[in-house]
Amino acid sequence: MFSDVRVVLFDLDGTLVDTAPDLAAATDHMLESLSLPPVGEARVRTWIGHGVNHLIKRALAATSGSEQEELFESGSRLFLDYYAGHLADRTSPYPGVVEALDELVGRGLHLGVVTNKPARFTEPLLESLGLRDAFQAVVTGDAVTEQKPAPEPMLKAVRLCGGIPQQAIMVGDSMTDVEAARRAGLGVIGVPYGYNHGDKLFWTAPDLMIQSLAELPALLESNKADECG
Ligand SMILES: O=C(O)COP(=O)(O)O
Ligand SMILES: [Mg+2]
Repeated sequence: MFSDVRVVLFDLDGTLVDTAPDLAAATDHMLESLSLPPVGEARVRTWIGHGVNHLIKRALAATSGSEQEELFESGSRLFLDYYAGHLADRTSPYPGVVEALDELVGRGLHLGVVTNKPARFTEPLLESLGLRDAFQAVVTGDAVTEQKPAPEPMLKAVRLCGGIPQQAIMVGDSMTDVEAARRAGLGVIGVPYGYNHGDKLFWTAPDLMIQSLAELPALLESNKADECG
């Protein structure tokens, strides 16, 4: 199915790392500072994947019933300042991630991250978790004109990895990843454990679902074997 793969791109939040605990802490800090009720991690999980501005807006709308620009401005300042100081307090890679990245890098594949998170959070987060060196390209939400589900970030990451879409695949946890990959002409693998928001469509949309990234190296290896045999 995935023959001759040279470039593997990964979504960040919900695919490589479970960022929800720290994003929820930043959200509740913002709400409490504005004398609004906290929303908790379970609800925050349903708002991750479209960038932090989307998350902030959803939390403010849910608790204040308003989408006032003024509230968003003070809210986002509170959120961003807090999150910048607490990026990796309780955030960690999902099981199998570190080993899978090591194995793929060892095989000479070129790896990239494509996230809607801004660079000011993405780069220090990857550094503090010891993951940054695995990636040849890190394309963040603020580095492109149009974020996922647009194809632009995928195409940019493939280019930075020195590859072509026909030899690249995307691994993600949400429909935004599937749509962006399809529109860029990439194969796509889904993981079920992230923030797919109970979206039934997501379960059948990727070319393949895997339970954890631990399955990925063997999958790419066996496809290579199929091709030779
Ligand atoms: O919502 C975000 O901030 C980023 O989400 P992503 O890493 O899944 O693209
Ligand atoms: Mg995601």
